[in-house]
Amino acid sequence: MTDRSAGTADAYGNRDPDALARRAGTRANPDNDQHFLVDDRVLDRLPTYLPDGADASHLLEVGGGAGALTDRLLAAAGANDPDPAGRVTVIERDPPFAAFLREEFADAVESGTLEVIQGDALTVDLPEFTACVANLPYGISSEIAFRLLPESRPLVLTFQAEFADRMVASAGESEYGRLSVSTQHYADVEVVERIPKEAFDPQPAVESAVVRCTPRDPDYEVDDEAFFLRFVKALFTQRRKTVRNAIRNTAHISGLDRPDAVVDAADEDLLSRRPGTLDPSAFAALAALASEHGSPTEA
Ligand SMILES: C[S@@+](CC[C@H](N)C(=O)[O-])C[C@H]1O[C@@H](n2cnc3c(N)ncnc32)[C@H](O)[C@@H]1O
Repeated sequence: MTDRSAGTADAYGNRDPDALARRAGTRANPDNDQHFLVDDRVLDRLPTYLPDGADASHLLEVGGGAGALTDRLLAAAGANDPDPAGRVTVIERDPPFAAFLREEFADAVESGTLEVIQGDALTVDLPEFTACVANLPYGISSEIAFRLLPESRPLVLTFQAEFADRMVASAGESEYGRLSVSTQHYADVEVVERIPKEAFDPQPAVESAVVRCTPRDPDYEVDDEAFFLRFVKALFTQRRKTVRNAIRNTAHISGLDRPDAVVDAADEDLLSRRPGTLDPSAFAALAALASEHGSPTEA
């Protein structure tokens, strides 16, 4: 592993971000979602959170910044071995940092074990990655999570702690909502570490958390994924109502032409509950009924 922090660590083992910034020839700018991880212990742990047996032969990093995590991912993928076992692709939007990464890891780029894509992770073509480990730009947390989750790959991602708590919440908990159902539809999710603000430079306003997403095969069928997600979104706009009233009141969001027909077809047991008590399989059952009886159209 390249030691890019030589002589720049403080008493806590943290990197000196100014030294990294000088080397990148640009400063981290929080307005560009640039909160760099500077705690080496956290950086070392991130790749180890991949699920047991995960294929690390092609790791994706979203937002490479000054490369502190990229370094670890190259090692985790076995890309530094004399006979490289794997490779890493980094997507970085900011041109100076993308150029810095290419220069800093010139050997890996040259040998084909590292590709740096300069572009917006929300719009560039994603590579055929086997797993993703990233300290995400928080401004696009939701959009990038829902770009990655349908790819059915193991993900280790940092989020604002409050967002992470909502992703992993279970039915009945106060944080449980649309984000929880949509996430858990794709993956088993858990918070594996909380990261204090001091681990970043510049420090973000709030605490962060690392979420591990292990792809799952749901024990229910969803024929129309777009409708399922829209239906979940619709019902949670009326989370204090019963499911019966939520289905009726949100037809303009879910796109149901005949919400009453859905209510007539559904079990009283589901209709009398509140959306926040339904697990993803119950939402799937209701969405199937809604598809069949409610004449959904694009909302
Ligand atoms: C939170 S920093 C993480 C940097 C580095 N990986 C680390 O852990 O220190 C997020 C990085 O994502 C980049 N970024 C922000 N928005 C992006 C986008 N839409 N697509 C790709 N990269 C983005 C920022 O320039 C920044 O380098």
